Amino acid sequence: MTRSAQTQSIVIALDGPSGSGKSSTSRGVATRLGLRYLDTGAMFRAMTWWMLEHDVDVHDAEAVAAAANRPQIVSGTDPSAPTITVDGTDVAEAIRGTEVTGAVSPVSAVPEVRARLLELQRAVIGEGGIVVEGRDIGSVVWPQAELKLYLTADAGARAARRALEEGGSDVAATEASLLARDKIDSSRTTAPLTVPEGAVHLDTTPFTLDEVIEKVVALAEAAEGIG
Ligand SMILES: Nc1ncnc2c1ncn2[C@@H]1O[C@H](COP(=O)(O)OP(=O)(O)O)[C@@H](O)[C@H]1O
Ligand SMILES: Nc1ccn([C@H]2C[C@H](O)[C@@H](COP(=O)(O)OP(=O)(O)O)O2)c(=O)n1
Repeated sequence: MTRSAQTQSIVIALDGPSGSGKSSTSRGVATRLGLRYLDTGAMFRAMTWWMLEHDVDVHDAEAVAAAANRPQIVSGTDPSAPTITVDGTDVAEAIRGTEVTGAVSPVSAVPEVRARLLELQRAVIGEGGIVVEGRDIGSVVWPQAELKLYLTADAGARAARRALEEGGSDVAATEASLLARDKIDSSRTTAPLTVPEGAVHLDTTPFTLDEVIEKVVALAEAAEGIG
């Protein structure tokens, strides 16, 4: 098989808690290897944005389940310019707001939401050639991925990174918010955040983003015999 054919079919699955570096690492790795990129968290955020827009009570699992098939969510997969639309509206910015962040974990725990997005995620992955990040990629969405990674970092480091990204938000409040989300994401019954079988566990606390990207690229090259 040629180098490009191998690279084009690989699926790299990155899972882990908030702020561990999944999005930035995935985008960097996809860019380096010429792969597509899918942010599944953005899809759960888009679903949550739609629920809030349509006055669905996000803590009422039955109401959320009943509406889960209604939003039309479309994800772009260019790592240099990821896009996401809901019913044709660009929500890339709106889904990062505190309202969506505060509501996304309960919405993500609803099995009907997960089933709907699982179908969309598998359709986007298709023939592969993609880096996919989330909470259940290596365990549920694509367990057959050629390379699976579980990224972590100390809670303090994750909160400091996220607060910096948000333009100097309060680090203690950011840490409390992400730990609350991690707790719900890890304890739900359907597809909880977990270390997937066969995943390489990478603690990113002591490394710069570039160092983490370098490590993942090396693992991908070793997995596929490319490079
Ligand atoms: N290894 C790292 N060292 C320092 N900062 C990092 C590292 N990895 C990511 N970051 C920064 O931390 C923030 C959160 O990273 P992100 O990729 O969004 O995490 P996640 O997708 O896991 O929530 C971003 O501002 C990103 O640039
Ligand atoms: N595969 C996934 C991806 C995200 N989720 C849920 C749980 C997460 O708290 C939210 C938001 O995910 P996102 O990756 O955007 O979160 P952070 O960027 O890490 O703050 O979506 C999920 O349940 N399964």
